[in-house]
Formats: sequence, structure tokens, C-alpha cells
Amino acid sequence: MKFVDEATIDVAAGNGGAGCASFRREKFIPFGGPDGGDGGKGGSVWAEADRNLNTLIDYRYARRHEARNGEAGRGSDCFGAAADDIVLRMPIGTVITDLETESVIGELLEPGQRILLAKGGDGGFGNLHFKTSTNRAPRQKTPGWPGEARKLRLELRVLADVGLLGQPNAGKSTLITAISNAKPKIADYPFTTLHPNLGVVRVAPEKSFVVADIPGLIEGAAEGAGLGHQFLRHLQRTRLLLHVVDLAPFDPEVDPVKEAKAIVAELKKYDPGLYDKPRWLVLNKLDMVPQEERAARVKDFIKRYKWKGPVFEISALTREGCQPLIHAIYDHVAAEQRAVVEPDVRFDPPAE
Ligand SMILES: Nc1nc2c(ncn2[C@@H]2O[C@H](COP(=O)(O)OP(=O)(O)OP(=O)(O)O)[C@@H](O)[C@H]2O)c(=O)[nH]1
Ligand SMILES: [Mg+2]
Repeated sequence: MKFVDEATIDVAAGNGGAGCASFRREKFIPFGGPDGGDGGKGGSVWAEADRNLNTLIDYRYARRHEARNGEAGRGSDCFGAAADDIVLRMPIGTVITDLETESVIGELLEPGQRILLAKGGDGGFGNLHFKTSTNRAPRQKTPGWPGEARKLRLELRVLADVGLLGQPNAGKSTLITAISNAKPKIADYPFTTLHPNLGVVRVAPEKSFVVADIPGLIEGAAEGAGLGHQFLRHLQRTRLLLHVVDLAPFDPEVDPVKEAKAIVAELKKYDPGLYDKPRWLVLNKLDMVPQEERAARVKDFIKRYKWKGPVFEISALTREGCQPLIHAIYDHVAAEQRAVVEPDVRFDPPAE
């Protein structure tokens, strides 16, 4: 499933440094000529495509990006130093639009590709510059040119890296709310979620992934019961499925193991490709289980469910256990991404 990740940023290039008006003053040289240097160029702001970034979420945290001004020129023929450019790294596929003119400045397509976002101002001229055969003592100088400033919209079509799967009311929407910027409806009745929701999870600066919450699955989904099956295809491009299980069902008659098995059976029936994807078990609502019963309840579940894969014990409501979960997901997603974009390049020595 695709959705558009967006951010609005302000960029400002540095102004050029002012030129200087000065004259050479040295002992025994009564009429030293002009020696005021030019100002340095202001820093420019660039965008650069980086294949290690997945989303634009960092730009929602840091909105303003300014390069420094160039230094002013000085006497004794000293030119002001140019300020360094700044480079904003963005994911491949980012489309950059000038918000004022609504014109597209560019799209980052190749790793390492750079787009100029705001050009630094040129430095002003010192009086050295204005010396002519008729005017040997010019006093003119010019200020530096201003750097460009722009308001930009960044847009990126992203695919979900991780899909949430589970029976209605398991807490999928609560989980996506706890870990991402998505704000879906959460309620104490099944089929609260009617459409897929996507959220961006920020694990650390420059470390993020996209998660999809879909409506709950029920038994008979593959034959058309409920809603969830219509949305399973949205999970086809994901790299990981999280099977969210309500470990403390309100109705004591409900057995979480049976429920979990039913979901997986539907998955297998509906789409064997999805069934074969990496899938982790996320046991939810542990806040509802008394502390002293937790370990036994989890152990019993895993034993009866005959599960050998990764297990996470969480409470989406209190957010307990969510941090280790998102770190593990990020590591998995990043490793898969590296495997895709960096095929094993081996050097085969020429045959002797
Ligand atoms: N105590 C507790 N309640 C939770 C937890 N996670 C979810 N809930 C509650 O469970 C109910 C269902 O949560 P949702 O997040 O809407 O469940 P869902 O899986 O998205 O449900 P559907 O959209 O209907 O498939 C809500 O009342 C939540 O507040 C949890 O960790 N602990
Ligand atoms: Mg929901």
C-alpha cells in the first residue's frame, strides 16, 4: 500500500559577506592603493538522495535549515572566507516543491543525486575591485548579495514495511497509535478500523519505517467474512507481519490460542505468499494480566500455539514493551533493505 509521507521545511542560504573599503598603509608608502577584499560567498542549501533513509519524518522534527553567511572582506587584500554549504539528506523518491510558486524543483531519483534548494549569496566587492587607471583611490564597496530563502514541501510515496495482523479488537490500532504518528480510531468493539492506516515510526534520527494497520481478520475471511481479507493485499509488499494477539480477552470463554490459529489458517488459505512472510508474535494487553500470572500465561500460550519464532510481550495501551519491539523491527527492515539494494558484489579473480 502506498501513501504519501510529507513535510514542510524552510531553507535559507547564507548571505554573501560585504566587500571592504580600505587603503594600504605602510611606512614610506605615502599613497598606498586600495586593498579592501571581496566578501565571501554565503553557504548554499542542497538536497541529496540517500538510500539509507526511508521516510521524511526527521523533517517534521527539524523544519528550518540555514546555511551561514560569508565572511566580510578585510583590508590588506584579504578576501572573506566562503561559508560551507549544507546538505539535507532525503530518501530516494522525494519530490521537492516550492510552496510559494507550487512549482516542482526536482525529484531525487538516484543515490547521491543533489538538487540545489537555495543558492548562497555572492560576496560583495571590496574597493580593490573598483581601481581603474583614472580612479586610483576608489572608495566604493558593495554589500554581499542576499542568499535565497524558500519554503518547500517534501513528498514521498512510501510503502508499508510492516503489516499488523490480528483478530478484531486485538489492539492493532492502539499499537500503531503507540508507536507511530498515525491516529486511527480506537474503540472497544470489533471492526472499528474500516480502512487501512499507515503510520511512520521514528526509532531514532534517520531511523524510521512505515507500518500498516488493517481491519481485523476473522474466521471465514478467505471466503469473504468480515472485512480484513479485502485489505490483505495491502500487506503483500511488506517485509514483516506482526500478529497481534489479545492475551486477556474480555470473554473468558475465548481462547487466544484458538483465535490466533484461526487467523493464521485464514492467512494461509487466502494468500500463501503472505503466510510465508516473516511473522512475529505480539502478545498484547499484558497490563490486564496480573504481574505474577504473566510468565505462566505467555508460556502456556507459546506451548499450545507451538510457536518457535520471535515473541514480544507488550501493552499497546501503557506502551510497555513497545520500545524493544520497534528497535527489533527497524533492525529487521534495515537488514532486508540492505539485502535488496546492496547485492552481494563478489570479486572473482580472473582465471589463470
Ligand atoms: N488494557 C488494554 N486495552 C487495550 C490494549 N490495546 C488495546 N486495548 C483496547 O482494546 C480495544 C480495541 O483496540 P483497537 O486498537 O481498536 O483494536 P483493533 O485491533 O484495531 O480492532 P479492529 O480495528 O476492530 O480490528 C480498545 O478498547 C483498546 O483501548 C492494551 O494493551 N491493554
Ligand atoms: Mg483497528
